[in-house]
Amino acid sequence: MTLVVGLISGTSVDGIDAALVNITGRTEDIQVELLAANTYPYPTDLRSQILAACKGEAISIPQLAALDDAIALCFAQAAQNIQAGHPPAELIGSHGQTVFHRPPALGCRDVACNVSTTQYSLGYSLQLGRGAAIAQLTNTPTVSNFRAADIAVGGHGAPLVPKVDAYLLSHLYEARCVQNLGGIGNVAYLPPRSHVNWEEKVRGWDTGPANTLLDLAVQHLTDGAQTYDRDGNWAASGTPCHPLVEQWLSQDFFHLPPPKSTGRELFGWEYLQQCLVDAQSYQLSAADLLATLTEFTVVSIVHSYRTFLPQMPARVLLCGGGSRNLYLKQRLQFHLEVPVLTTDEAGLSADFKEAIAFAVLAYWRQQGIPGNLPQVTGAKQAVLLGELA
Ligand SMILES: Nc1ncnc2c1ncn2[C@@H]1O[C@H](COP(=O)(O)OP(=O)(O)OP(=O)(O)O)[C@@H](O)[C@H]1O
Ligand SMILES: CC(=O)N[C@H]1[C@@H]2OC[C@@H](O2)[C@@H](O)[C@@H]1O[C@H](C)C(=O)O
Repeated sequence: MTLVVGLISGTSVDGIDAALVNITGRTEDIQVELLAANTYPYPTDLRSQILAACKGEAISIPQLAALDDAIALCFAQAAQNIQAGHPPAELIGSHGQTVFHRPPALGCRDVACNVSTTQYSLGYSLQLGRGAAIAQLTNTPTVSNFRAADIAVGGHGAPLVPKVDAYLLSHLYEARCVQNLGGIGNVAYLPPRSHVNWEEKVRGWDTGPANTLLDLAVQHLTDGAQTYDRDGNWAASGTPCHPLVEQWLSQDFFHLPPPKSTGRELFGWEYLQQCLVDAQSYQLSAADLLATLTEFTVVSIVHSYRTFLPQMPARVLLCGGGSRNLYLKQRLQFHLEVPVLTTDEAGLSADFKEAIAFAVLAYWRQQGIPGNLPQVTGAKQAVLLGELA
């Protein structure tokens, strides 16, 4: 039995999700018991600095170092707070804060490691909050920088959670999709465990925006007074503009076959500016705009299932903050025609699944078990993920 802390702040940049878990077993027999979980919001000023960096605003190297330090400190505090009242954890898995993500160039797998290639084509993904600093501040071995090793072998470095989903959420007889609705959406397709070589048939990719555009639109519409559309109530009072959803869906990203990953670099502030211009040409109200952006998230997910999955799942399990958006959930249910539940209903916290996953990935690193799925990330091979400090 190993006591592990998992930490992540995702693309919504709303705060650090921390989970304290007890882990036993290895892969097929892994068991995870959640002992404590909490979200620790970033100080407002730090959140603004992170969002500015994500937006691509210029930042000097000393400013970058200070940002890295401030994030590491917040992560270390979160690790300490979540352990209060429990025996000390043996290990921390810290994803850190993504501030930049660049997928590899198309066809990268064949050329990435060829030094004679003039154009370097590997991906690049930067997570701030140094693991070495967290290890020192907490006096606990810490695994961090999880995406680099997969990227070095030609992968996207994302999504990494599907292997954890496979062992914690797959079913003996039922094909399932686990759909994360964070800032960005991603899916893990889990074939029935009774199928021969079922692990090799697991699939996963980033589906596109989940809440990023919605959150940015709400902030724009309320002059920053609100940061998200609670329960989707505002969007529910509008009507989706279907021609606009179709227009947005024609973008290349949605037609690219997996492996694929994305981030705020594509579905961020600039993207929303174009959405606002398009919405004006259809004279959409604020509520209609939010309904249309919600429908865009929903249709992009359903379109990717119909296009890229070997078969439609019998059930979809939602996780991430968007699983609390009742309107989004209702629209997904309408389009999918199979039960749409949350991972809570399968025994795994929908709010803290990503934090739990990075505890498991750190544990696998310590046990010498690769954490990536090459068929998901596009990596040439399965590799150990993360650096241990
Ligand atoms: N009650 C709610 N109603 C509607 N939306 C909600 C609710 N609670 C959370 N959200 C949405 O969920 C978002 C946060 O989700 P989450 O914490 O899963 O994202 P993340 O982990 O930062 O992103 P990613 O998974 O892309 O890394 C919020 O920004 C908000 O848009
Ligand atoms: C670069 C990066 O931080 N990507 C995140 C982001 O948030 C959701 C989606 O895009 C996913 O691919 C990934 O996170 C999860 C934790 C993953 O790697 O599985």
